[in-house]
Amino acid sequence: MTARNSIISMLFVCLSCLATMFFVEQRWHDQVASPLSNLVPFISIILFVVVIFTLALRQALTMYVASIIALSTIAHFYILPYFSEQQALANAPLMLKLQTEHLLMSFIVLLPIFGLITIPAHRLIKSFLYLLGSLIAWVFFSIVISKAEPIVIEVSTKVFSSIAMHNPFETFWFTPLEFALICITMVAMLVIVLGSHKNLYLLAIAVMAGYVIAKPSPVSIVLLACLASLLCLYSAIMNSRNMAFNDELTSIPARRSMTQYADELSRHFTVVMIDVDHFKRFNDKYGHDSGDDVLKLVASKIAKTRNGARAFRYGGEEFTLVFDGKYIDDVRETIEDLRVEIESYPMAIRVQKRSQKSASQSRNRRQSPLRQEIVKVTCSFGIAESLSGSKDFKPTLKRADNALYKAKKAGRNCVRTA
Ligand SMILES: Nc1nc2c(ncn2[C@@H]2O[C@H](COP(=O)(O)OP(=O)(O)OP(=O)(O)O)[C@@H](O)[C@H]2O)c(=O)[nH]1
Repeated sequence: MTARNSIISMLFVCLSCLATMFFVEQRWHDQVASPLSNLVPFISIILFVVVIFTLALRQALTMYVASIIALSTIAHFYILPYFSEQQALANAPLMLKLQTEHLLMSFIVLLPIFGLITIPAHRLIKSFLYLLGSLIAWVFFSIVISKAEPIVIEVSTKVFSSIAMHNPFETFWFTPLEFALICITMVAMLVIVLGSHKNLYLLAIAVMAGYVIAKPSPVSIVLLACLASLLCLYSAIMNSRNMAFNDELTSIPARRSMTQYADELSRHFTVVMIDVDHFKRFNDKYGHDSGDDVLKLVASKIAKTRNGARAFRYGGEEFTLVFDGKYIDDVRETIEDLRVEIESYPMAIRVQKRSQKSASQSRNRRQSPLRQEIVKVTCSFGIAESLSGSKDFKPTLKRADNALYKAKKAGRNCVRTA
């Protein structure tokens, strides 16, 4: 999935989650207590399943999201009412008014920070630290908000009246302090989104949590728990699916995806095997990291092939293109264009500057500076089309591989057919 696609789909998820929450909130607001309270055990089971799933799938951040939502639900329905009752019975002034909204707020403020920092620890320890951080922040926010909020409200009222304006916070969903915290969170979230689109679903959960802070009620908390659990589960499944089906280095589909795609092909298809020329020599000269950069660049060029092509990393420095419903003659020109495009593209790679004088310096490569170098890379191509009436993929792939061997023998940087 491209960054643009995932941003669009996450916006869709955000909006539809908010719309659902808004709709249910409006419809069920008067009958909240009984029907939705009955859902709590059900939600706890969902959350439990999510935590188990995420544990199995090794994602500390998803596990943290699931546990904090589970905790808020439990706190909202069981712990906080119990404490309020006890304190009311004891006739004691509430020393610290812990609220579910504050727990959720600590969660949405810390979420982007956790997304940005890397803790070199086991995922279990990591998610425990995330959880601990949120709980400390919960108490902290509760103190800050209960102490500072009246002052901030007073100041904002004075400021607006001094400039003869109506104080918008009087009718706004959020108080000024909450609004400031949510703005900070959103900026940090944007940093995450711009840095990596992989954690976008967390943004959707944070937006929903924002809604719950604005309109805390059993309905919105139950909905947040349900929707966030489903999103966490979905993201965990998608991530593990991506890990299995996409190549980690080049981000294009891996060989496993090709095997799956082979089952969906029609009777006529064409397979192209592609191999980077003299790649071992390249690795030896510029280092493995620069070799990886080249593979990424070549993969990005191959992935852009038009004419209905599907690109896969076959393994190592080999790639495969599959054209469903096409014959060799339909794709010959496309492949020749791709060969020329790769050959003529000046690839900028980061190369470690190695000192020729000092052997000890060259051994310590981490300290030597990086410089950019423009390199030319070429690839060899072998094309084969399916034999008439045969849907079998493997023999066609084998013939494409034989054609690739012919291209290598013919001097590389050329296209040969089976
Ligand atoms: N950097 C990097 N190198 C890889 C990767 N996978 C395989 N290689 C290297 O790719 C090289 C492949 O070399 P060969 O199969 O001998 O072929 P070649 O040097 O490309 O030569 P020809 O195919 O004959 O043109 C090996 O040195 C592998 O170590 C990878 O993911 N990253």
